[in-house]
Amino acid sequence: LTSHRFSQELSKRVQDHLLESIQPPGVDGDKWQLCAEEGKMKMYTRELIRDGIICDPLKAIHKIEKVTAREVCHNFWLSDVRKEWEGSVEEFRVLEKLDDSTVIIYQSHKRIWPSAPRDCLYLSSILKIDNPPPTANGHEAHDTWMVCNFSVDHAEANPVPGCVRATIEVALICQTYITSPDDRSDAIRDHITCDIVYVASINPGGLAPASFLRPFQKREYAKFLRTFTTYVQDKTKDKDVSF
Ligand SMILES: O=S(=O)(CCO)c1ccc(-c2ccc(C3CCCC3)c([C@@H]3C[C@@H]3c3ccccn3)c2)cc1
Repeated sequence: LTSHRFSQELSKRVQDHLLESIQPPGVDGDKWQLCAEEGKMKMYTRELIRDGIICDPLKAIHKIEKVTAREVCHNFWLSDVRKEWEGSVEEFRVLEKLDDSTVIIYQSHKRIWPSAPRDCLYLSSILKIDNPPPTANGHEAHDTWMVCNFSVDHAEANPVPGCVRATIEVALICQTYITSPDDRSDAIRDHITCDIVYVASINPGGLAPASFLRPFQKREYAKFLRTFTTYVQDKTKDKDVSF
């Protein structure tokens, strides 16, 4: 397994996400506040201000049926389909492919009045987790996949002029579990469910009005989770299941 210059940092972040992020809120004693609920999706946040900038971490727990952890993570990680579900991104470039499951991305986001437009430069890696822990909803996991996105530097960013650099630390942790075939249908897709934990800390980089940013990001996270999960269910519904 060849390594790359970010291998060490990546595996450290993956370990941290497996220790902390996968924990359901309330277990890890952190002061997560439930901030939104939509169907089976629950969003929690904590108030965090760094150098006067709002960096509230978000933890979303979700569950979607008839898709596998691999299908959800693959559609989240694949650059070619990013524009099909990511509505807030304007420019999107793959700067470097570090290996078959790790790329470095530059992306700019649509400007949100009255703030300056933001861009992000981050490493994105997809990996299957061996010996899966139980899911956040306490189910026995059939398998566990993760996408880990975190900000890095890169010489060829060639940023869109006028953008303020936002920094991100994101993980999408997905676990498939098999429900008992009680409804007699022999289609395996009817018997799988995916438990999802999405954690994101976005530092907007420059001053953005607190009164505006908090509700805006909350709305954006809910919209992003709804759009993305619907996209994966639509895309996979007529396909063979891929674990
Ligand atoms: O999960 S990912 O890795 C998926 C890859 O795209 C990821 C998610 C979101 C961002 C992000 C970074 C910065 C900002 C800026 C704009 C002004 C202030 C924050 C935003 C804007 C707000 C909208 C947004 C927020 C949350 C979720 C989706 N949208 C989003 C980046 C990566």
